Amino acid sequence: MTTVDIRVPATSANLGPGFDALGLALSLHDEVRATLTGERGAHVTVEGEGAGEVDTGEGHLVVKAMRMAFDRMKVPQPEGIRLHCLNRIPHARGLGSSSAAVCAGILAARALAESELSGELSESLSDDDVYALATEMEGHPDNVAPCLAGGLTVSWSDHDGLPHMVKLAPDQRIRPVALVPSTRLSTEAARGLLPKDVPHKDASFNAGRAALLIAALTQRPERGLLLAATEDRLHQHYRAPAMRASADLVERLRAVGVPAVVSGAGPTVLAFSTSDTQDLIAPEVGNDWHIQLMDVDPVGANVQFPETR
Ligand SMILES: Nc1ncnc2c1ncn2[C@@H]1O[C@H](COP(=O)(O)OP(=O)(O)OP(=O)(O)O)[C@@H](O)[C@H]1O
Ligand SMILES: N[C@@H](CCO)C(=O)O
Repeated sequence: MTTVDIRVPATSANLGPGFDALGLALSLHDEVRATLTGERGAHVTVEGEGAGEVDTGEGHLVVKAMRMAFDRMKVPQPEGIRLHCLNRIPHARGLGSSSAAVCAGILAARALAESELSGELSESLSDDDVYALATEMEGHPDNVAPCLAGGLTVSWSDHDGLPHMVKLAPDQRIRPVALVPSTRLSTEAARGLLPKDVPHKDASFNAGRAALLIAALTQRPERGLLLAATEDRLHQHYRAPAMRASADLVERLRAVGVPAVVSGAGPTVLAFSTSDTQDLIAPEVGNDWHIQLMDVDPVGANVQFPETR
């Protein structure tokens, strides 16, 4: 029986103007220990976030991702899968929990197939295949890319629908701060609030801001540039009615000069803290928010066999 350990980071997508394109890996991780067993079916134990809530059998998202990956590798589905999940990423808050679960499942399946089912494995998954399958399951690449690669990522899909990414290193003077509420909003519900079409002037506004954001995050982490670069007209205000407190907090923080955005599909708020803004955040945040000072995870998902630690 082989066991593999997977560690996957939380991620913040969009970063303001980069809807479905920009993402940042954060220093908050879920850990999954996966084992193929002779038992029938999937057996999942969960500690931390989602314990007592998520399915603990075949309907668990990590198990579903593993099954998809075994199918793609054309190996017979293993009879039994045992998982232990230590979850730190809160669910449905805009910190990429589903992307982390999907990436963990695919990476676990690949590692287990290569070590335990190698006799039946004619072709494993490449890193690009892992990225493509995780994006297919998620529906968009912006959380998956930083989850797999770490750092700051720009992701896009080509004309065949295949996702690609460029990984960048944000300037180390920038600290991401997550302001996490106890309320939840599913990505599906938040995407349902977006219009089918947007005005051309809003699209061009966001194109300029997204380009500026890459420059500001990697080379010019000045408060004024970060503030301008994190403006958005494509998603945040359409979704505000579903997360009024988040929209209000973003507005309060920006009014005192802190570059703040809705993290992913919300309702978490992400602030980019620099030496001149770090003391401005806490006074604007009430007791309803958990303030989490983060680092950028420069590495992304990690796979280890316990024996080799
Ligand atoms: N570690 C996990 N184990 C099992 N299911 C999970 C796990 N993480 C997320 N999920 C499932 O995914 C849902 C949350 O996914 P959703 O895409 O709505 O939000 P998110 O990924 O946390 O946020 P965002 O995509 O905005 O960053 C949870 O309600 C749960 O059903
Ligand atoms: N780009 C996605 C990220 C959340 O998964 C959205 O905002 O819907």
